[in-house]
Amino acid sequence: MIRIDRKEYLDFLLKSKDKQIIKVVSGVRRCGKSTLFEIYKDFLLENGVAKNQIISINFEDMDYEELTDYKKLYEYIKSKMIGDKKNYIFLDEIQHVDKFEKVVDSLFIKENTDLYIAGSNAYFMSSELATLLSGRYIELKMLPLSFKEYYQAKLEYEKMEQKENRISKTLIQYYNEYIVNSSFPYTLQLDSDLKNIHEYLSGIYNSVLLKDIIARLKISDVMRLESVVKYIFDNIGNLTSLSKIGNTLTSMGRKTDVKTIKKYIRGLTDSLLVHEVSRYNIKGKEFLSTLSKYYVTDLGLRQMILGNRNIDMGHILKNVIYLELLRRKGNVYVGQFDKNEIDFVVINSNEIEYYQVALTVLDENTLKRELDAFKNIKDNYPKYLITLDDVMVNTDYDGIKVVNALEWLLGE
Ligand SMILES: Nc1ncnc2c1ncn2[C@@H]1O[C@H](COP(=O)(O)OP(=O)(O)OP(=O)(O)O)[C@@H](O)[C@H]1O
Repeated sequence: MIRIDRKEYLDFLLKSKDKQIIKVVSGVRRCGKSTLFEIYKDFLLENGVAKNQIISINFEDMDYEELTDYKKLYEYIKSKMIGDKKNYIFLDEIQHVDKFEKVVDSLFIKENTDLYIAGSNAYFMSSELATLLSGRYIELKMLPLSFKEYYQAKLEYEKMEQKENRISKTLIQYYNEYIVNSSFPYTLQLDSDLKNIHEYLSGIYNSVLLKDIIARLKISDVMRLESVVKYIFDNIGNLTSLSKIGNTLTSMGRKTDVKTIKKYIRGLTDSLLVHEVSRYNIKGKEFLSTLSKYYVTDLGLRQMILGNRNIDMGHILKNVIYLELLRRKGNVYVGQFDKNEIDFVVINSNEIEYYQVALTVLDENTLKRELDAFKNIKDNYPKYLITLDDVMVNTDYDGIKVVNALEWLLGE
């Protein structure tokens, strides 16, 4: 089995190593949080940290079941700590420990600890917890594999298997595979066998739905929740109003009010299966609270739920670009300038970047339409038009740079 090194995430942990701050790793189930901890621990061991300086507990492991009592947990950790050196403490799936923040708080104030905690988002980084830990943590929001990670790992797998008569694939073929298969790391071992991949994805989907959403929000009408999931999956990249979802469900014979839709969507976004992207008024420089767009964490899962009937390559490309912007920059919004919409605006401190995404702009009218989206924005911040075309790329139209999506995805 190949271990994908998740370099960006590893760098994030390394940068904050030994700093007096709690490292929190959150992310959808099975995106690779525990494996990242394993990779990081190996790095520590290879770089002068002794084995007894590492205390590691995974609360989904039966061996540690007793330690889900927070007092016992604290006593256990204290008994393992060594006095004269740094103790690297890893608490994985910590949401299983009731009142775990008390333990985290007590360990945090000790000078010889470096604390790492991970959990699936739904329970774990609830707003109450974020408040409890406020000012004392940094969060790494992990996602499944990016296209670059997928592509590089896939090349390695194929090299390792040394398949005879292997037909070398083009980059676009890998991309097409990436958006249909899955970005969950384990699925790479399933050799693009869609039946097996869907079986694996069903397991993730069911446990997120049942454990993270239905149980937590005490939802009794599972079919209604699944209808909302389908609606959101079907409408990635479309401006979506809660009342429209409600009306659609009601017209299907499932009378549903806006409050219920709001609760279900909150469940979906908390579990990180779905991301909500709100709008930013570029002209008025204000964030808008109505009409958001939604994108999914894993396109393979979307494909499994919707079936083949809904291959919408333009919106799928926007979804891939959105996730990559989230990875690289954080703070991604849908831009609005009067009636014009910009697919993505990235806002960090006072730095802004604008992105428009289109499958192809080879047709003159399409190119004009896409460029026109920028026409009212008179500032000098970077503006990009990302497309799958491989001609015309790196052309500059009045400050708007046309970029090839795959080249961009494989870049830094
Ligand atoms: N970096 C990686 N390289 C190769 N395979 C990986 C990597 N990360 C994860 N995997 C595969 O995906 C599976 C799930 O990963 P992992 O248990 O680390 O996820 P997780 O986010 O901790 O999941 P959960 O929240 O459900 O506990 C692993 O068993 C492994 O097969």
